Amino acid sequence: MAGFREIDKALFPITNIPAVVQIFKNQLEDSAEPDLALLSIIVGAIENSLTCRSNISFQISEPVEATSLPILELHVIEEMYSKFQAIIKGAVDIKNYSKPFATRELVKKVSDVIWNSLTRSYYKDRAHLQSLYSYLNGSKLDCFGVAFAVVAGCQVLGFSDVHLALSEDHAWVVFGECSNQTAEVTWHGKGNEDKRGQEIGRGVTARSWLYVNNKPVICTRHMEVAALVSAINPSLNATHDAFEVGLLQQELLWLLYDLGHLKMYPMALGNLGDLEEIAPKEGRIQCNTLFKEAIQSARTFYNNQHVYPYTYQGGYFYRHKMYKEAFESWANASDVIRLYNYSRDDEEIYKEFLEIANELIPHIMKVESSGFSANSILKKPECFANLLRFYDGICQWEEGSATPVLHIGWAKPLVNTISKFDSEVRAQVNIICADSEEEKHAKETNGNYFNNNNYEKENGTSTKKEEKEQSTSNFHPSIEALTAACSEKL
Ligand SMILES: CC1(C)CN=C(N2CCN(c3ncnc4sc(CC(F)F)cc34)CC2)S1
Repeated sequence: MAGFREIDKALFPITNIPAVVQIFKNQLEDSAEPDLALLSIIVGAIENSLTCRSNISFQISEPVEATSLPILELHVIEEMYSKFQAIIKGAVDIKNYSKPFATRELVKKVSDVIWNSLTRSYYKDRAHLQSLYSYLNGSKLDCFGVAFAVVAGCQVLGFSDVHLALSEDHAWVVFGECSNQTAEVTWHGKGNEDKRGQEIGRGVTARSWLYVNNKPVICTRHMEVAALVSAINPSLNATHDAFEVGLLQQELLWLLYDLGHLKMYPMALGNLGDLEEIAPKEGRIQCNTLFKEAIQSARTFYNNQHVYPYTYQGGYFYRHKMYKEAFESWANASDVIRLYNYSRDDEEIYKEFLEIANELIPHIMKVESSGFSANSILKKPECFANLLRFYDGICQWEEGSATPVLHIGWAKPLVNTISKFDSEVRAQVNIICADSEEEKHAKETNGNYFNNNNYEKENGTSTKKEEKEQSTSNFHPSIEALTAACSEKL
């Protein structure tokens, strides 16, 4: 069983980051399960006291000792910990539920207890609503926070088979003897009816980005600790972070990394990469390597169906003015999304691609075409090729989707970008039909850039790509038309 043990209590009152790291280390390294409620309450209390304080001026003007924290008294944590246990055990009579494995009714019951104890109406997207501290002190949780609280509640009741399942923009639970049962336990997005209690559809919704084509991160207890640490939000306001909270999050993510609990969690690796980019730690691998590890993890464990590992990496290259590399990362992100059908639940990733296509790439074009240099990306055919691959993936994402992706607002920056490349540069990009003799030759010479999206057949059912008869080239017709138009100008 999990629990708040004497060796953890002995570390109180907590006054610094090493003490918090030690409690996590005790909980993670012991044979018993780490106690999700205890750890969420502790980091939630620290985060809220350092980011929700009214006297903002104090935080910015007088930086305190790096690892000092507001004093956390044992009785304060104990009271909250007991309160959570009382709420859950008081509301769920487990005599009604056979053990040792959870049932859909049990999971739905715990979800109802959390759901019905939340404040009636509040701004759901606000920061700092992800922890059990927020639930116990403000009766407010965000979408992720509700799912996490349900898993923590099931742990309190002794159901060790209930685990968190995470996509890139949603969370649900898996449970049962073979962990193959799924259930919605929280809401998603704005104005959507929640589907709590239902299993995750295998139909068309399962093939939307929101459900990552049935390749979610299925957490162990230790990965659930990584999720609560990833969900720590150091932001004080739109422009400042509380640096002690960021430091605590970074230290805890390194602890989880060293214990091997981030291996199958690409977004947590990406979060650590972002923190390392801001404040690199002595003797640790560099942030760029972490972004590569996140990509490798997604390719190894999730059939390369996740987008964010590539946008973490692309964002890093962009911030460091490594534009050629950024184009490659974004083209790789686009190769992921092209396999999906765009659905109304996919707004978050739509906004991500919209920002890259209509803000970041146009900014790069502007700065690159102002200064003249032989080394300019406008002289590099692989940049042109990766841009076409990027745009082509978005076009193909739209194909066969009920909801359109592109509109005129996309076309202007797109045409403006492509026309920045001179004809002799464009001519060096050789678009080859998939599975052609040329392509086999090209692979040997490795001299050309080609587009061979041979689509994975998911579980034998035909994907939207199956319906697409093999065209002469694999580019979407509009990209093909654009490149044809360009080559006519040669
Ligand atoms: C390249 C980016 C735009 C930068 N931050 C990104 N994040 C993506 C989402 N983040 C996450 N980081 C760790 N775990 C999770 S689970 C989840 C879905 C939610 F509904 F549970 C989101 C998420 C962290 C921040 S993607």
